Order: sequence, then C-alpha cells, then structure tokens
Amino acid sequence: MDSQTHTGATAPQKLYTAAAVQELDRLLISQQQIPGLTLMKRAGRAAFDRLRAHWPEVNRIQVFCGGGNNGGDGYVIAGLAAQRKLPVVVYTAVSPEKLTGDALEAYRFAEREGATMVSDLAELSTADGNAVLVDALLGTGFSGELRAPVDTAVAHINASAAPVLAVDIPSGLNADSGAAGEAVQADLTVTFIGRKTGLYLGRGPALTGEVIFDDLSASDTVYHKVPAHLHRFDGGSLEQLPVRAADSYKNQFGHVMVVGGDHGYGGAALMASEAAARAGAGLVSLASRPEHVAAALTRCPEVMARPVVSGQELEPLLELPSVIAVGPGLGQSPWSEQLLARAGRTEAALVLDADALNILAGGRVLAGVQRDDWVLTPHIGEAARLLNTSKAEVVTDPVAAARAIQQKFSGVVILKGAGTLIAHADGVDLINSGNPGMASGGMGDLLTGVIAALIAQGMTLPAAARLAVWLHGEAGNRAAAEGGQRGLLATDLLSHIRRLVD
Ligand SMILES: NC(=O)C1=CN([C@@H]2O[C@H](COP(=O)(O)OP(=O)(O)OC[C@H]3O[C@@H](n4cnc5c(N)ncnc54)[C@H](O)[C@@H]3O)[C@@H](O)[C@H]2O)[C@H](O)CC1
Ligand SMILES: [K+]
Repeated sequence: MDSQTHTGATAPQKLYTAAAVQELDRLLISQQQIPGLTLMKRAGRAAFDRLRAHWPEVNRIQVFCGGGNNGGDGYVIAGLAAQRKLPVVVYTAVSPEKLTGDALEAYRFAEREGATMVSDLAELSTADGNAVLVDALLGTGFSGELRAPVDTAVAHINASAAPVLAVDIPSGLNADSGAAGEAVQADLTVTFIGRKTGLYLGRGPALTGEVIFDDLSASDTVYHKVPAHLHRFDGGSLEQLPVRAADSYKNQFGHVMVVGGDHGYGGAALMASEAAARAGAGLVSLASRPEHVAAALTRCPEVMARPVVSGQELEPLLELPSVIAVGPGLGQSPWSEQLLARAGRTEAALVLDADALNILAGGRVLAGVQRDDWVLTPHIGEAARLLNTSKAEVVTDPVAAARAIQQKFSGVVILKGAGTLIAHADGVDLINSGNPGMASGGMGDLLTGVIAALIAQGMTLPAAARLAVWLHGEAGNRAAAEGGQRGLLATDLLSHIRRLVD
C-alpha cells in the first residue's frame, strides 16, 4: 500500500526493473554529477527520517548490513542514529574488511559516530524497549537463493516481534518479478530513485508493508532517459466513466451478454451477469443451460436469461449484444466449445475468462485467432496453459508472461494476482487491489461482468480493464472492511460495485 495520498487526478507511477534503476543511478552520478556517496547519504537520511516519523517512540535500532551498497545505506542510517545519541547496534553480515567504495566510506562514518558493531546474531536482543530493526542486507543486487549468513539474518529478523524497516526492498524479494523464497517481512519499505516492479508484484505486496518512495532529489531529465517497465495506476490516476446526461436512455449504455453456465455452474454465469448490470450496462442477457433460467429470473429479473441447448440456438442471440463475456461457468464440454466458437466469430467485443481461456489454450477452438477487441483475463494457471508453460515460469516473470499472451492473442490481457498486470498494445500496466478475502469462488466472474459493462458503456478496452480491476478490488476491500475477509463472498461486492461505478 503506497502512502502517497491523492487529492485529484494524478499521473500513474513509473515502475522500473533493478537494471533500469541501476541505470538511473549511473546517470545521476554521471549526468547530474552527484557522487555515489552523496546518493548513499541521501538514501540513508531518507530512510532514517522515515523511520523516526513512522515510529516516533523508537528508543533504539538494530541495523542488519550486507556487503554491498544496500548495506552502505544501512551504515549511513546507523551513523545518523549514533550522531543523535539513538542507541544503535549494527549486525555486520559481511565482514567490514570486505567492504569497498561507498559502502566502506559509510561503514567508516558509522564507526566514527560510535555505532556498536557485532558479527554474531546472538549478541542482538530486542527483548525490551521500542526497538526497530533495519533490513539493509540486500537490495537490487540480490540474485539467486539467499546465501549464508544472510539467510540466518533474515530468519532472525522475521523471528523478532520488533517492527522492521526494509531499505530499498525487503531482502530476499526479487526486485523485478516479486518472486521470493525466504525474505524479510517488513512493516515499511523506503525505496529510492525508482520504484522497483517487484515491490508491487507476486509476493511484493505481502512483504513490503507500506511503501514510501524517495527520488533522492533526482531531476526529471534522468527519468526521461530510462523507460519505465510498467505504469502503476491507482484510484486517482484512472480514467472514469463519463457523467450521464439527463436525457440518457438504456441503449446508450450497451448490451452485455454473458455466455456460460453449463450443468452445475449456473451461479458463476449469473454472478457475472449481475455484476455487469450493477456496473451500469444498459441491458444484460445471459445465455446458459435451460435449468438455470428460472433461478436467474428469481435472483435478478433485470437480467434477460435465455436457455441455450446448442450452438445453433445461440446464433440468433449473438446479433443483440455489443459485448459478449464468455467463460463464467462455461465448462469444457462440446456444448461449451460450440458456444465459444460461435461467440468468437461475432462482431461484438469479447471478454474471455475461466474455461473459455482453457478451451482457447487447447487450440481446437478459435485456433490462431487474434483480435484487437477482446480481453483475456487469465489467472496464473490459465496463463500457463495459454503459453503452454508451467505456473512456476509465469511466477518467475509475470510481466513477460502477460506480454507473451498479448503478443500471441493480441487484444488486452489481464493477468490476475495481488498485483494485477494489464498488457496491451502500448505497454503493461499494474494495479494493486483487493485483499486475501477475495481468494474465493465467484470473484473472477464478477470482474468479468464489470469489464464487459465498462466496455459496453464506451470505454476503450485498456481503460475498461484498468478501471474494472481497480473497482473490483476496491469493492472487495470495502466489503471486507464491512464484515471481515474470511467469510467474504463474491455477491457481497455487488452493492459496492454499484456505489463505486457512480
Ligand atoms: N539507485 C538507487 O536506488 C540507489 C541504490 N543504493 C543502494 O544500493 C543498493 C544496490 O547495491 P548493490 O551493491 O548493487 O547490491 P546489494 O547491496 O543489493 O547486494 C549486493 C551484495 O549482496 C550479495 N548478494 C547478492 N545475492 C545474494 C544472495 N542470494 N545471498 C547472499 N548475498 C547475496 C552480493 O555478494 C553483494 O555483497 C540498492 O538496493 C540501494 O539500497 C544507493 O546506495 C543509493 C541509490
Ligand atoms: K533490504
């Protein structure tokens, strides 16, 4: 959760890979003539000031320093604390003799100011007082698996009850992908010069705690020289639906048709339909197995439920909608494949989800089809199937996976997760939204309905995808705030979707 507050519309945040941030670092030193040590001092000062602001009662700190410049930032923090008579102990994970360059200068500063240095974790105790732990073990230079003794230092930090500030990035978290094995669980992460993509992807959101960014007074010129890897949107930076004119009428707001609901899966199709209605679509119809029609009429009479026994029966219905969402409760039977094949040939914009994606991945239906006017919404497993690769591969580099699916199928790809990626022809966007309570059946069906409704109301596919992902997650957060996460049900979100879409 980024602490930046939003008073009005703001630009999306730029996210960078570790390599890009190191390029920014290099440019700052070469173009802006800012010595590396000055950058390190600014980084350490920024982190120290944020530590004092976040924990005003702190009365001692323990800094865990690695062997590189992340450790260097830690030594600056320790020196500043000692200067201000704030008791500080530094755990030197790598012997100071091995330090070089700016990190060695920073170590000398901490030593001159009287910071206590220990090389044995057993000498550290946080039993009493308001201690804060500072993780300066690894930053953007981390690669591979955690090596000793950093792994034991990470475990020591995580075993402590004391709050943790991570310098630049929690140690053990991959700065690009957000993948992590053993990694520091931080309460606050202060990151410098460029926001790393890994802070907002995969395990990043769970490990960073609050993220605070400090540009260390870098000038805009360097940012123009290094392209961002992702653009991160939040509530303040999203394109919204236009205000409705007084003389509006329902056809102006499009017609969404949901195609799904095979035997036993009527609920998914109905939830997607109701979500489309609650997100403002002018008309919503549902094409599903006949046994679901009665329940649909009872639950939501505003949805025009139509029984479909075969693909032929679906054909005449496909002329009506401007957007067709195929997938919720669709199943993978011959019936399911027939419906996807026919829907896939219409002029309407498409949203493909769940089993529609699994059928598409099978290659028998719509093989080789690329459309600019469809949105695919895979989760990690469906993405792996669409790319004919493993889930582990997708988790290792989710941005590459989202891009690859977009290149293979064209259109817009939403790769769902704690950080959701939206890949389109002009790049890849990221939205952090939702909460663990949303890991339950039906949540994806709601998102599908909201995406379709926003497209039906005239938004471009990328803008509709971004707003739908944010709105869906925000509805989940508000529903969880109202009644808890564990028992959160998809239909709890509907009333919040209605409020948020206004
Ligand atoms: N531009 C900026 O954002 C600024 C960054 N600063 C800080 O510098 C680090 C990056 O420093 P670097 O020396 O490149 O790498 P690290 O300190 O992150 O790590 C290198 C260090 O760690 C060891 N190591 C690598 N992988 C492992 C592993 N798997 N297990 C154990 N140890 C590992 C490696 O051997 C080195 O000793 C950045 O994050 C910022 O904190 C600048 O100070 C300010 C501007
Ligand atoms: K760190």
